[in-house]
Amino acid sequence: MPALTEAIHSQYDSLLILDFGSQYSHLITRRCRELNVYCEMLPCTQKMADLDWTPKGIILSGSPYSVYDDGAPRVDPAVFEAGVPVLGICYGLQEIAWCHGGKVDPHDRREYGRADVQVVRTGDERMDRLFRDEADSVPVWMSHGDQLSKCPDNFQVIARTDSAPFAAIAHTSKPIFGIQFHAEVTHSPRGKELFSAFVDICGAQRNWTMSTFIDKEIARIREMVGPRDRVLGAISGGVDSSVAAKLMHAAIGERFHAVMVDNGVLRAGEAKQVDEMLNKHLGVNVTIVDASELFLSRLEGVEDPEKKRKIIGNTFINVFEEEAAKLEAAAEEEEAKAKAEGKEQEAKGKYEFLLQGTLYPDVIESISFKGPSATIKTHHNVGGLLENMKMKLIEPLRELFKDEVRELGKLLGIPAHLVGRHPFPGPGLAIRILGPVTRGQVAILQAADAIYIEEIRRAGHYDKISQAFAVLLPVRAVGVQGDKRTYDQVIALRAAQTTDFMTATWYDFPHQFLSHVSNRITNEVAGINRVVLDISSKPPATIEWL
Ligand SMILES: Nc1ncnc2c1ncn2[C@@H]1O[C@H](COP(=O)(O)OP(=O)(O)OP(=O)(O)O)[C@@H](O)[C@H]1O
Ligand SMILES: O=c1[nH]c(=O)c2[nH+]cn([C@@H]3O[C@H](COP(=O)(O)O)[C@@H](O)[C@H]3O)c2[nH]1
Ligand SMILES: NC(=O)CC[C@H](N)C(=O)O
Ligand SMILES: [Mg+2]
Repeated sequence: MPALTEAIHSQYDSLLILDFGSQYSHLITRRCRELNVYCEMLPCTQKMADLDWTPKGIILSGSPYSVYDDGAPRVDPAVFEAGVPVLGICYGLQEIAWCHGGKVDPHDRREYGRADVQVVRTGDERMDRLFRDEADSVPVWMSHGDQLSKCPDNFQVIARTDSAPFAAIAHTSKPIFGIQFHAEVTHSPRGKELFSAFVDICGAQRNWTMSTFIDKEIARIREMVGPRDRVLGAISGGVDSSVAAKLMHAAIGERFHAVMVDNGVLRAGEAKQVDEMLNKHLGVNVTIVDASELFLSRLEGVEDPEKKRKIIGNTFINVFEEEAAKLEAAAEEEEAKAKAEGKEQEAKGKYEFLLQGTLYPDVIESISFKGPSATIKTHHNVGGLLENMKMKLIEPLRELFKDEVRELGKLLGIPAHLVGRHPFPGPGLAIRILGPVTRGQVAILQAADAIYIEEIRRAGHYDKISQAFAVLLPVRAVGVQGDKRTYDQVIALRAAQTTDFMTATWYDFPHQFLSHVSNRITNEVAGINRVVLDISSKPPATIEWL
């Protein structure tokens, strides 16, 4: 049995996904995890020799590149010598062919959208097993402009379409497969079965569940923190940090102390609510620190969204370090007092660690995988961290998706209304106020947002929406209120529906509801004379406006 501090990929049979920059890469990770197989995505530049774990199989993603481009991303040839099954998807298939002497060319009939592939049975079980559960025709989703014009030696066709004769190929003796279509998107309705067949080809055990994760993670945290050190928790009252806090509390009990920072850009009444919630529902020690003056002064005049995130990320760490020092000083004082009274008291450990509720998408979106995939936003808790911070980070949820965290929360006994809360970003209203952040702007947005969310709850929409909020736009528009001309600001209403927050659609409210909310906001919030509705999906938009 491996040591318990080992990373997750050493504790579970795991697959490796090499990301060549496709917008769908993270979906491959999700599809495998839904089959209870743990997997991790790494940049395509990953060298097998530098990997400190052994995947049970490797999947090569799609890519915006063409394999014949100068500077196209290349797979480490050792991938094909690792002795584990390999599946190439779209660009991945083309790269497999390219590396094995096949030919790839731009095609005059590009395929975007739905297609039916015809399965070709070779009669050799080793090659046919990828499509073992499929009928002769499989509906799939295509998105490619290039295609194979020559099959590499030692490979055979296992599926074709009218316009792509090499829609899937398999090596004649090694477990190497390539598919031209995107089995990872939900528009490929048989995707799950295909990944399931590949998981079996890899011989991977399907034991990645949140209930096994809890025990292993608690043991891992204990091992990491040791018998004496203490952990400070960066807790927002959001789902992620509440689940992380509950896990930490289960692991080290009273040696964990949560800190919630009022950064001046929280929603109306948030700090008070969180205080009650953490004390009452989670039984965790918590300190609420009002640092709003510090945050707002540092944000003064800043408009650039990435700068806002960085300032907030850095300032959070400054505040946490200061709090840790205060708690340590208080403990020392208490010990000195006990000693003076002749009582024996063991000295408390230092706050060596900082707990954050960072999730996998925060990491994926913040870090630019060298080469193809570009940074979208620097999440304040990943790319916005203070360099040379003193405390070491503990992020138990760093490999998990939101729906996995919610399941974990339920298993840990966190009440449903907490687990079901819409996410609220750490940089808060600062990334919903377009333009400079001032106390006045914060107050306007807080008031509009509170009305919007109150009405959403009242009308029973809350649990059907993944995330809803108001945005304060940096424009002024003319209005007429009480026969007087106004020249005021505009609120945009956003409501997104998504499972993983990586792609999203907008929620379709009844007109009646929208007109009621619009009325209330313009009547009740001074400074607003217009309300607009955001009807953009992600992509091309993102969920937040900044
Ligand atoms: N006001 C805050 N005080 C202390 N820590 C915070 C605060 N806001 C965010 N954080 C830290 O930053 C992390 C990332 O924030 P994020 O909003 O993504 O997660 P969350 O607030 O825990 O959950 P949710 O996504 O449901 O809002 C949090 O898990 C927490 O560790
Ligand atoms: O804690 C956070 N710090 C950030 O800097 C940050 N930026 C975006 N988000 C949240 O991430 C999810 C996806 O948002 P986007 O589509 O806007 O990237 C949504 O849930 C956003 O609210 C953040 N959360
Ligand atoms: N989605 C993809 O992986 C596309 C691969 C390559 N750029 C093509 O157009 O064929
Ligand atoms: Mg949050």
